[in-house]
Amino acid sequence: MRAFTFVRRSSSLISTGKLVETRALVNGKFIHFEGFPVVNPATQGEIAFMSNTPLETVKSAISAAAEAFRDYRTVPAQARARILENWYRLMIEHETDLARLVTLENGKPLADSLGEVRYAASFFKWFSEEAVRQYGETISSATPSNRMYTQWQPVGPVGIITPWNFPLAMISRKLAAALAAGCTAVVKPAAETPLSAMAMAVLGVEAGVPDGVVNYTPVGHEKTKSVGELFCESPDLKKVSFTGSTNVGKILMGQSASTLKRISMELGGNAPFVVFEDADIDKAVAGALSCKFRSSGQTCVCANRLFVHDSIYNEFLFKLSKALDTNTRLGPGLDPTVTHGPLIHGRAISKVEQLVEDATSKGATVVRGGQRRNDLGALFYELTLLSDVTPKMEIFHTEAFGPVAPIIRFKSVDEVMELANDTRVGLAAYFYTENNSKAWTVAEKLQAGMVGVNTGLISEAALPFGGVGESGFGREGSKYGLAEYSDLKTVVVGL
Ligand SMILES: NC(=O)c1ccc[n+]([C@@H]2O[C@H](COP(=O)([O-])OP(=O)(O)OC[C@H]3O[C@@H](n4cnc5c(N)ncnc54)[C@H](O)[C@@H]3O)[C@@H](O)[C@H]2O)c1
Ligand SMILES: O=CCCC(=O)O
Repeated sequence: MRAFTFVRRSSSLISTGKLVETRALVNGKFIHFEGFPVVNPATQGEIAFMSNTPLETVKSAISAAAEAFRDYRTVPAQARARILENWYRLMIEHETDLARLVTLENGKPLADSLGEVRYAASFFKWFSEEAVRQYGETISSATPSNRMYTQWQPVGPVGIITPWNFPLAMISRKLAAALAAGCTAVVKPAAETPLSAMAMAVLGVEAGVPDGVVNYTPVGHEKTKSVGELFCESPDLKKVSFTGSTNVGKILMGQSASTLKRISMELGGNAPFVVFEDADIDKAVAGALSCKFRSSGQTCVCANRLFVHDSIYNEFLFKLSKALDTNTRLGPGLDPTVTHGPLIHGRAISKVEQLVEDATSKGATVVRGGQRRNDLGALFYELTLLSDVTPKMEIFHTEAFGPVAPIIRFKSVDEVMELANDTRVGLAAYFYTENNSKAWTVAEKLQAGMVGVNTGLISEAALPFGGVGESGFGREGSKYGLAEYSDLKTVVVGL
């Protein structure tokens, strides 16, 4: 029996009912369980009940992935590539429906959701091309009668845990690489956004993913901790790949010690965005708008602290405020005129509110926004600019994950480098300058996994995505992504 859902009935929203899947996928079969509610953050209305997979079934999914790995690891890379290419094509074919599902459960505006669908699909395309380009080497041996060569082999079945902020792309960035390398997988999507994940699962089956190769086990919040333990402690899963907060990443890393599991961690950020006095200010304003406020500030690579040189501070602030007034509209993401949607849940909006209160109590000034917009719904917060922010304020050290730009004044390169690097989570960093030699040296000095120079948007499938320090380890996407799901084996042949 399928759960009765609002989205399924609403044919004007989703053109094909087949993408609304509320069941778990285990060993090629969709299975219904008692559900947990999925909520539209714009209205707080329930839009579906998603099967809450029992832990015993999650264990079965792990066993199915382990069983399927025996055959899937021997499937030629060219055949794996064809499945990934099919999956890419199907996602693009269904991009409008997928985008609507993302907007319904995540809240981001339709244009952003469409961008996410294409971004997510691009990882299937990218890794369909990478799958066939994993080369080994021959190595000279010191022993005259020996010959050595290396080959890449799939790590094995992988557990994948992802957040709600990119409900499709954070899964596909891992899954496409895993499948290309010859691994099988069990995916636990975020409890806030399982509908998009399951829609992608439906298309995976249609693309030709063999039974058991990819399993999806959505669970409600109360079971996430137990699934994390199961994944980390299972001897059948050979790797856990996690995207989410640094706190949860640390928990999973601790749990993985018992099986010495391979792990990839894509964790939180606290990105500096530096505007030097020799920057093209208009370009920097446009970059700040997209980099800070994309998805209402809910991306891990969003600018979290804006450092602006003293000599252009007022001009930058004035222009950014004007750009926000002119170019943005807050509201429900399904309205095509809306540019910025709600926050994901009550905890997220309370955190933003508390950070703004703390900053203003310590001397920051609200230049724009600074309030909830209850007239739009309980989770809407104005796009906010805070001036005169200092390192004494909590917002300087905390990933806000919301639509608040704290703006900090600086006077010299040395001073701003010290401030920018004053964080343990080095995921992304950005700066604007028209001075070529400054561009080279600052890019080298910033302690981050990814640096944008004169751009606030860096993400694409070809980018080696990942951070340094407590932002995690491992690189996703790019030519390095496949190695995260592969073991390097060396064969020594005696003549
Ligand atoms: N570096 C990256 O690529 C990247 C990408 C997106 C988001 N993020 C980070 O994710 C965070 C926002 O997402 P969030 O609030 O959903 O993060 P979160 O860590 O709370 O949740 C992420 C996932 O982990 C699960 N989870 C939560 N507690 C768990 C536990 N004890 N054991 C096992 N699983 C558990 C959740 O259900 C969800 O699926 C931000 O810090 C953001 O920077 C990082
Ligand atoms: O939120 C983190 C991922 C964002 C991205 O891949 O651009």
